[in-house]
Amino acid sequence: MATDDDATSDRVNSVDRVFKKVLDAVAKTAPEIREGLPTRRAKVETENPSGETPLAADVYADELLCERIGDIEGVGTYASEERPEAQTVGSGLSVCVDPLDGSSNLKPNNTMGTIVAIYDSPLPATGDDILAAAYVLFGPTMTMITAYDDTVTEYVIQDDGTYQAIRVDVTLPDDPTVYGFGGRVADWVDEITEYVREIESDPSMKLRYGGAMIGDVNQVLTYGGIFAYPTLADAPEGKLRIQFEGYPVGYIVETAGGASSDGHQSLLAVEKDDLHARTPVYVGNESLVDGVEAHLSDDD
Ligand SMILES: O=P(O)(O)OC[C@H]1O[C@](O)(COP(=O)(O)O)[C@@H](O)[C@@H]1O
Ligand SMILES: [Mg+2]
Ligand SMILES: [Mg+2]
Repeated sequence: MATDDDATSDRVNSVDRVFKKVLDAVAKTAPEIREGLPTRRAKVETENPSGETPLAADVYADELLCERIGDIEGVGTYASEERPEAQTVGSGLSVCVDPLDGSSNLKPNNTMGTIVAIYDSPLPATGDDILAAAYVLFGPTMTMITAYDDTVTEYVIQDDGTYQAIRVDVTLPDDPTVYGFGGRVADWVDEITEYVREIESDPSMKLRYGGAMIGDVNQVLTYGGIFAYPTLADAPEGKLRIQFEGYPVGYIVETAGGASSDGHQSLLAVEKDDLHARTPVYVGNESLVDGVEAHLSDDD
């Protein structure tokens, strides 16, 4: 007779399988996305749901990933930054994708990435629903960071889409050295300006801001520090989207022993009822993220 334990173990096996298949699909697609970039640097004619005009490369990456991830048994829904609605592709878990993060870096040939989050719920999901997250970084090498089952792992992706672990149990270094805050400095609220001035008065801290969240987050995972796309005076919710960017990076950085915040609480505690909702994002070493919350609590 089947027991509750059997059902739990079947469930874990099926989540494991979907996670592995999603990673395989993302790694397999990454070299194709990269190869397609040089000829897809122009803007398309239609706006995305965030009111931005994507590049042909954003749309190309989204189409490839939708096709590949949508084909995986056990994936029920595919959603991306570039599509107004979530797509039903089968039955099972929901996968949210930022097909190209930092695509304004394409023209100047700088870092970009692909971000993926797997949720055990219909969309929009909450931070409690996240089962796994990953990102690919298109840097001098193609790497993939995954967070699953309390572990962060870094892989290198080869040109044929195979991938090998190069760092297991990735954790944030204890002594942070890098910081990067997005948005125009003139648009920062006073509390953020004060805090950034404080951080930069520490002689061990260096500015690292590259214009692709995922590249900047990878610096934080590697060297320790803080990345933020903060609340802005004219855009209190900042720029980044919770389902596609906020939850996955919050989950990855927290799994690596760091902290995440929207300025007041963990990113994973944020609840929004719109698929494309934005949130301020602060991720990094706990002491630095706590500093953001302490400064912002002054104005409550
Ligand atoms: O150009 P800005 O305003 O500094 O914004 C940069 C931020 O916007 C983003 O590019 C938004 O992501 P997309 O490129 O996926 O839209 C982040 O990666 C980055 O941190
Ligand atoms: Mg993005
Ligand atoms: Mg994007």
